[in-house]
Amino acid sequence: MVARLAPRWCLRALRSPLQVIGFPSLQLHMSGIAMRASQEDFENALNQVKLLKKDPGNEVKLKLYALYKQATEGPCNMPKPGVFDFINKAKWDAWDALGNLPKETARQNYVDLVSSLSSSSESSNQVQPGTDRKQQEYENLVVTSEDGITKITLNRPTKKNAINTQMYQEIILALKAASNDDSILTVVTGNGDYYCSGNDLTNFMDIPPGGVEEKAKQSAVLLRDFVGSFIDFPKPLIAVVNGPAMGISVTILGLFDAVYASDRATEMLIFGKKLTAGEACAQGLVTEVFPDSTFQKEVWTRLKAYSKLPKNAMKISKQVIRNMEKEKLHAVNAEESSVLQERCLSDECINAAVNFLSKRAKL
Ligand SMILES: CCCCC/C=C/CC(=O)SCCNC(=O)CCNC(=O)[C@H](O)C(C)(C)COP(=O)(O)OP(=O)(O)OC[C@H]1O[C@@H](n2cnc3c(N)ncnc32)[C@H](O)[C@@H]1OP(=O)(O)O
Repeated sequence: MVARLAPRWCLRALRSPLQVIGFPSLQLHMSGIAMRASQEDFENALNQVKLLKKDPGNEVKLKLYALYKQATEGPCNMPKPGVFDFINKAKWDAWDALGNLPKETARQNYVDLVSSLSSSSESSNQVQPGTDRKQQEYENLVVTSEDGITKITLNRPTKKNAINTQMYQEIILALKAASNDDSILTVVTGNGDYYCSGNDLTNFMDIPPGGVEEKAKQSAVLLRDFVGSFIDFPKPLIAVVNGPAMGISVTILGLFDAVYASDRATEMLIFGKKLTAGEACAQGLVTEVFPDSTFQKEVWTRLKAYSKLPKNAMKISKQVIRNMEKEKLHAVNAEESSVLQERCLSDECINAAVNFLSKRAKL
């Protein structure tokens, strides 16, 4: 049933996870000055931030930091941190970008931002009556099971489905759950115009107390577990590549049993080079390409037909094929993860992260 990709490709596909291709700009969205926040409102907001149930992410934390500094100290007049001090430089850039924004406006914007974070964190914790409980378990994924198919949808469309640290962990959990559920096939797809823009490049900003060495170690462990969960996945696994795919989302395609791509997936960025879906198909990375206008209809009709095939026969076939190469795949994965740990600390990687942070901070 499922077209298996050549083992050689699987091994090749696991290489070069650290390509950093480009960086978007950070945009601060300031609300108007409809009301003036009092000092008391501001202090309440400072306390509310500590009570947020979910981490708002680095980008929002940068906005909060900049607004706090502007509200309490006024325009940035600190010396610019050195180019390798990229955390402090990102903070400095975010604060400096506020220019001469009055302290009162910064205070109001801080209060508004915290209030919007508090309400979205409350609403995301509410279980909607009648909805599948499983859908509530993930911040960055939507997981549904219907007609023998478990569908894992990458769900950060405003960030082009970039994979942040939490999302890596959620994907690992969702694959684990899908391997034990009643479904016959598991599908990974993206919400919005992108399939996935790869590793969330702000992941590099979140440095733990142990410093960059600790960060590199954590990233290597996470990458190994993430890729390992695709290697070990026991059932037929299908990628429905609904749009452009980049970085790590491309390199793991070789571990899927079939990859269906829309002809809109014209930016399969791999090894720093853009491939169209057709070219990726010619290379064996994509199983079949469909016109975008009929992509969803054709692919889902086909997947629903596959889901009626004998469940155990498909699962056993997949396992027999995968078991032949599993040990090698894990060995390559371990090797690459350890290379990633070293490369995270290289000048090339640090420079790429510095570029990313500085470009994002330009308004
Ligand atoms: C555990 C660690 C393992 C590490 C393994 C390593 C893996 C290798 C990789 O995957 S490296 C990452 C490769 N990907 C990129 O370099 C993509 C960077 N993004 C872009 O080049 C562009 O954003 C784009 C081409 C994907 C889309 O461009 P467009 O102009 O259409 O849209 P925007 O740039 O405005 O993007 C919309 C918002 O999405 C955010 N965003 C997009 N991609 C990422 C990303 N990879 N990381 C973080 N954020 C991303 C972007 O910042 C915009 O957000 P904003 O609206 O809040 O500014």
